[in-house]
Formats: sequence, C-alpha cells, structure tokens
Amino acid sequence: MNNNHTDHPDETENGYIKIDRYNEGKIASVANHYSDILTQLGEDPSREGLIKTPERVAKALQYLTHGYDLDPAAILKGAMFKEDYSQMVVVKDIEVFSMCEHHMLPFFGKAHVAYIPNGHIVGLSKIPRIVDAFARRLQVQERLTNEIRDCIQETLNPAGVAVVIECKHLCMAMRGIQKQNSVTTTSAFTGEFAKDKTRAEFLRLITANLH
Ligand SMILES: Nc1nc2c(ncn2[C@@H]2O[C@H](COP(=O)(O)OP(=O)(O)OP(=O)(O)O)[C@@H](O)[C@H]2O)c(=O)[nH]1
Ligand SMILES: [Zn+2]
Repeated sequence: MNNNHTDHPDETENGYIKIDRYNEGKIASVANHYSDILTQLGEDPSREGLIKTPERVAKALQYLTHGYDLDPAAILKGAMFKEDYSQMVVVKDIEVFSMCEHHMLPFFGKAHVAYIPNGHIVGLSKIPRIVDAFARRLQVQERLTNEIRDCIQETLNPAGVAVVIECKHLCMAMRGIQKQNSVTTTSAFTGEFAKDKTRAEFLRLITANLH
C-alpha cells in the first residue's frame, strides 16, 4: 500500500499517521471518488463544510486499513527472547477497532490473548501490535480471531495460544437488525488450550478483576 510505511504506525500526530506516511497518489484518487459519492448522496461537495471532506475520508480510510502495510510475524520476531518461563502469559482487555468487510462499518470491543511459552517469550507490547495489524483491515471477527492465533502459533511456536474477542458491530446497531446491546464473542485455541483445565484457567483470568 504505502511504500513509505514502517512497522511503527504509532509514530502519529493526534492519532493519525504522520502526513508524510500517506500515499498521496492514493489519497487523491480515493478523495476524487468520495467527491462523486457526496454528489450521489445529494450533497454539494463544494460547500464550505465539505471542501476537505473527500480528502479527510480518504486519509481516515487509509488509517483504518493500515494493517495491510504491516507484517505481523515480523513485528513478533522483532522482540522474541529466550526465556525459561512456561506459565500462561495473558494480555487482556486489548482495545479492538476494526471494520466489517460487508458494510465497511466499525466493529469494536476487546481482545484477550494468552500463550504458554515454549523456550521463547515475546515483548508484551507486540501482542496488542499484532491485534492492531490484523484489526486495521476489512475483517470479519472470526477471521481476525484466527489470524491472531495463527500468527502467534506459527511465529513463536508456544505450547498453546488462546484468543477471545468480544465486539459490538455497528452494522447490527445503526442499521439492519438494529440491536444496540448485542455483543459477539469469538474464540480460537491451539495446543495446551485444548485441555479443559488450561482453557478454564485462561477464561478465569480474563474474567477476574485482579487489579
Ligand atoms: N460472521 C460474521 N458476520 C458478520 C460480521 N460482520 C458483519 N457480519 C454480517 O454479515 C452479514 C451480511 O449479510 P447480508 O445478508 O449479505 O447483508 P445485509 O442484507 O446487509 O444483512 P443485514 O445486516 O441482516 O441487513 C450480516 O448478517 C452481518 O451481520 C462478522 O464479523 N462476522
Ligand atoms: Zn457489517
């Protein structure tokens, strides 16, 4: 997507990718399409409040899909450390913001990720980083869940990986079936987490209020 991009999308100003990280050709092209869309919607793209809107939308969309520019396995490999620790490591309550691929509307909530090291641990921040790398794409919640699991399993080769994601889908709230309170939960497990006891410990840890 953007050839200037780095593995550090958090190098941002006000939460946005720095302007020099935008692919300007693509922004201009997407903005042109959005100008037409505004007209199709019955708006006047030349009125004051909308003059910069096509460009803003194009930049927002690039930000919301910047996960395509990232290599999640490389992110993990960047901070793997040999360590003799073989208990469960749990990172819970990781904020998720993604876009459903059917309606291009947001779904958002929390991810809970655990792994059981098998010789190597990974830098803790890399877990939310790969959640973001997969979430910042057009997604379905099930695939997002599996992609996070598979990336950790294939890269770190731990004794097991567990991922639970809970999200609200705006396509089910602000349109369509219009259910405001429904939450979708998905899960994916490998290795040791196939055992009831291990899975139960993980579920206890993500629901416990320890802090
Ligand atoms: N499994 C799954 N479905 C999703 C996700 N995000 C959105 N959807 C669903 O994708 C489906 C698309 O169904 P369609 O019947 O083609 O689309 P639609 O006519 O807009 O459907 P409604 O939302 O029921 O109005 C809908 O049921 C959405 O709720 C997701 O992450 N996972
Ligand atoms: Zn949807």
